[in-house]
Amino acid sequence: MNRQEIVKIRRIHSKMDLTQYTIKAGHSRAKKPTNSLPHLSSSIQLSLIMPMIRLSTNIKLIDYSLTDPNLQEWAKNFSKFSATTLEYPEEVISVLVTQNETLTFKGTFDPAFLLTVSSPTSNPENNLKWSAAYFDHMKQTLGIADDRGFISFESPGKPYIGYKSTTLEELFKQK
Ligand SMILES: O=C(O)c1cc2cc(O)c(O)cc2[nH]1
Repeated sequence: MNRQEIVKIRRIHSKMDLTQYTIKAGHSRAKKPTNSLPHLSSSIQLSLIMPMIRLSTNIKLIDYSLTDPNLQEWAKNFSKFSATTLEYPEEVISVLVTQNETLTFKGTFDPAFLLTVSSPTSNPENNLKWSAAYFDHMKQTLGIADDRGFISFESPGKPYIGYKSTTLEELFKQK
């Protein structure tokens, strides 16, 4: 990660609304404003903040993609798109794209998707912007309408993310 990217992440975090929401058993619950998000002082800390994006769709990209019909190429493009949308360097983004013909939506196999976006910067205001951007991307690149998908935005909090055989909370304590 270069200096420019570190400065960019610092800027994002300094602007962040630290009042976050967690979804527990179907209920939206406001968390107390917290300073738990790190004052980022090293690239090691930055590497722990890694937005994760998981997409499942019931279409075969080779048949439907309006941009790149190759699954891996489409996924790489989706990674770049996510980096731009979530305002993170691509180096700290992880994307999983799964084609699964058993995904139903409203009881049919018509083109549809389910998407989970997990990011420390998820909050109601960002989620609104991101929803518009992701639905537009799905329409533009796969032709899937905005009433044929759901997006779940998450920010589980550091004790709920495992990494290096422990959790982010423990890793941040060690910094
Ligand atoms: O502190 C949080 O709420 C937090 C950290 C973190 C890291 C990560 O890689 C995510 O995908 C989400 C997330 N939330």
